[in-house]
Amino acid sequence: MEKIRQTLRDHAWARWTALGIVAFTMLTGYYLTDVMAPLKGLLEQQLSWDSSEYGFFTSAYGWFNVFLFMLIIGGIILDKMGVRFTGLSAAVIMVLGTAIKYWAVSTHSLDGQTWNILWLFPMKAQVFMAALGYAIFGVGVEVAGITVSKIIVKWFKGKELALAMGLEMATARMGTALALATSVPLAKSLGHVSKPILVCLILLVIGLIAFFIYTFMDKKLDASQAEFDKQNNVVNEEEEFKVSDIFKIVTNKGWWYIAILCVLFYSAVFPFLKYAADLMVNKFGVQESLAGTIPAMLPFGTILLTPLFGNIYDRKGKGATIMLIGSLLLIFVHGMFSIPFLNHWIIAIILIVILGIGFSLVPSAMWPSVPKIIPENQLGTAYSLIFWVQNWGLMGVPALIGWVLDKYCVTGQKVVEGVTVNTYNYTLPMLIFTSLGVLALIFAFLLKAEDKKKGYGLELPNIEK
Ligand SMILES: NCCCC[C@H](N)C(=O)NCC(=O)O
Repeated sequence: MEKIRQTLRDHAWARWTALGIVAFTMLTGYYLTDVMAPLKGLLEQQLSWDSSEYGFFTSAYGWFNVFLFMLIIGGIILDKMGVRFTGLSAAVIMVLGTAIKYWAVSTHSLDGQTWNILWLFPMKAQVFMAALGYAIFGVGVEVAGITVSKIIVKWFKGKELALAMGLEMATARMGTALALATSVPLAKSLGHVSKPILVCLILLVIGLIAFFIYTFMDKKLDASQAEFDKQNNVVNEEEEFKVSDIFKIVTNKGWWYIAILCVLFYSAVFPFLKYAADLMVNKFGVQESLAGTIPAMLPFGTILLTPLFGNIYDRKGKGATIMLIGSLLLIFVHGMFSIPFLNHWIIAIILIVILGIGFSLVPSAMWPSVPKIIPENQLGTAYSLIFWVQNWGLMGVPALIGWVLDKYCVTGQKVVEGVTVNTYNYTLPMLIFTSLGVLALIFAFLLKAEDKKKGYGLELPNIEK
């Protein structure tokens, strides 16, 4: 009998279709993640939120992931239960969290109410409920992220892994770019700051349906792999994941360097994006309705560059070096943003473009490097632990910046559409972001040295000849 020589993943059309579907689900998640970023000013005007409340709400993204270990639990569930169950659950959680957030921002039933959170500190009920919805959504989108990473490894290992991961990130970042570019126009044309969230909610439901369709492809892939193994007498020697494997992951120095580089680097990018529109208004004098468009260039740039750098990593290698260069660019950009007299909007555009290059280099090499350090059966947990470490930064840094702005950076007040709002000096926040970049660079060096010592192959191509 003729042996089966191929599995479903050996058909290019099948693996790229699978990638397209799951990447779309991530796009919808990234859209919601950043949809409020350009609305900081409108939230101040329409709902009277101040910078600390905005920072509190934004930091909620990581609450459950970090304090309730939801991300780590999600990673273990992923390694135990597989990508179909975990991915579908994550997509449902995203929809649920967003529905709560939309209700909180659109309802009048919470007006004027203040609650004591954990019996300790008072918070506007509306801000708290919006944050709660965002925190639930944060669990869904992060677990979806690790699930999709594992799905890509499943289909693309030994093939165009970094290119595929780069394309997935590029698609997801289209969601970020859309959020930054469309949320103010949507809020203004539809008449309320809550309306862009409603648009996201509809998109997230479509993303959930897309993932449901993907599960059928995933089943087919598993069946074709099982048939291939049977016909070719392949014994699957991969061990099942055990909870004790967590110990193996966290005692791996190379894994720690990636995790720390990740938290430092991403904390200087995603939280920066949450304030970038406000920075454009306050430092560069950009009109509020256009302020989101300059930061939106960052994700747009990464859409082209992340797959390009991924392709270079697949074919030529140099993963550790790519991360080093990306960290250097990050320091340069935030350092320049912190210089007070560099305040022409053209400079802002140039810096955002350079940041886009840095933000393409590091992720394009970081995520495909993890399978070189960690075995596939532990990958879900390894990614989730990296995301967990990263979420401390995604949660803590926006709250820190919001607090720093209110405490040290208020320069005065102005009236926008009849409402008085604060004006800010962004030098100190930008110096904080620069310091994160410097620390990231140190860990990129340590990772490169560790790779040389342990021979992980981070500088080698991903495509097997
Ligand atoms: N604005 C989305 C935040 C996603 C964070 C996620 N943990 C992550 O790092 N994803 C990989 C990426 O580069 O987006």
